[in-house]
Amino acid sequence: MKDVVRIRGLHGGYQPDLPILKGVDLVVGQGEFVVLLGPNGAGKSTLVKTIAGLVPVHEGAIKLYGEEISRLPAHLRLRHRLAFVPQTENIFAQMSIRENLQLAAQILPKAERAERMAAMMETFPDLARRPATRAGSLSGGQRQMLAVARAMIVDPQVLILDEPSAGLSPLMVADVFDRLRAINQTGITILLVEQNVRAGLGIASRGVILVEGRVAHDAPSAILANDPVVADLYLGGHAAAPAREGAL
Ligand SMILES: Nc1ncnc2c1ncn2[C@@H]1O[C@H](COP(=O)(O)OP(=O)(O)OP(=O)(O)O)[C@@H](O)[C@H]1O
Repeated sequence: MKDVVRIRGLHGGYQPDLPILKGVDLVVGQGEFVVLLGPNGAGKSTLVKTIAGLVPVHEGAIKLYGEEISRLPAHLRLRHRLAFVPQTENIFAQMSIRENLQLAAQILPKAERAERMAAMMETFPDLARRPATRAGSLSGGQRQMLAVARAMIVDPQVLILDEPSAGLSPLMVADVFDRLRAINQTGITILLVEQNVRAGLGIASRGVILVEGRVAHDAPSAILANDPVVADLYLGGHAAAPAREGAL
């Protein structure tokens, strides 16, 4: 599998003398769906913001398709290759759905805008049904869909999302996750930060658990979900019981 993101010995944080990431190693392959888990304050948001270019790197490397990007400004990383949906709501409440998308499309060459707008309307049919609706009047789930659509307008190869489920009802989370699954099935690589361990392992094929600024566990979701150590630490001790030999 081709590497999309390759992070080696990454140290970083908001201030030079206060590292939050303390030697992160992580490789994400083409088409993977990886969930980033871990306790509060572990550095999950900081890691994805660092990949997106919003938090400085102190030491180490971040490669995107083999190219070192850790010193590139955010707008050069985000264009075309990497889309980032931050935790803070990334829409303009007073504007319509269409206007929100049109504004996001400004980053593209004029000739590409109409085609990408049409592609987003196809990917997000709920938004396409009412393009004139004010974004602020949408449900939390729909607003999150719009934030994802805005990020995806650049036709990215990698989509990184910082807790898109925050503040959503379980039904809305299921809707957003369904959409993410469909996006991943088109070949787009996804790195998702998620608080809810079970939900995260339920949607992603691989889980990476960050603890105190380092990767503590990195394994297929099915293995993490059934690992008694992980269960004790992060799932309240509720791993599926190991299969016993001879059990019916
Ligand atoms: N803008 C900021 N300036 C300075 N420190 C920050 C900033 N944002 C976060 N931090 C600190 O960085 C550390 C890691 O925070 P981060 O938000 O990355 O963790 P997290 O794993 O995403 O946690 P949570 O699940 O609670 O969102 C925390 O100690 C936090 O206080």
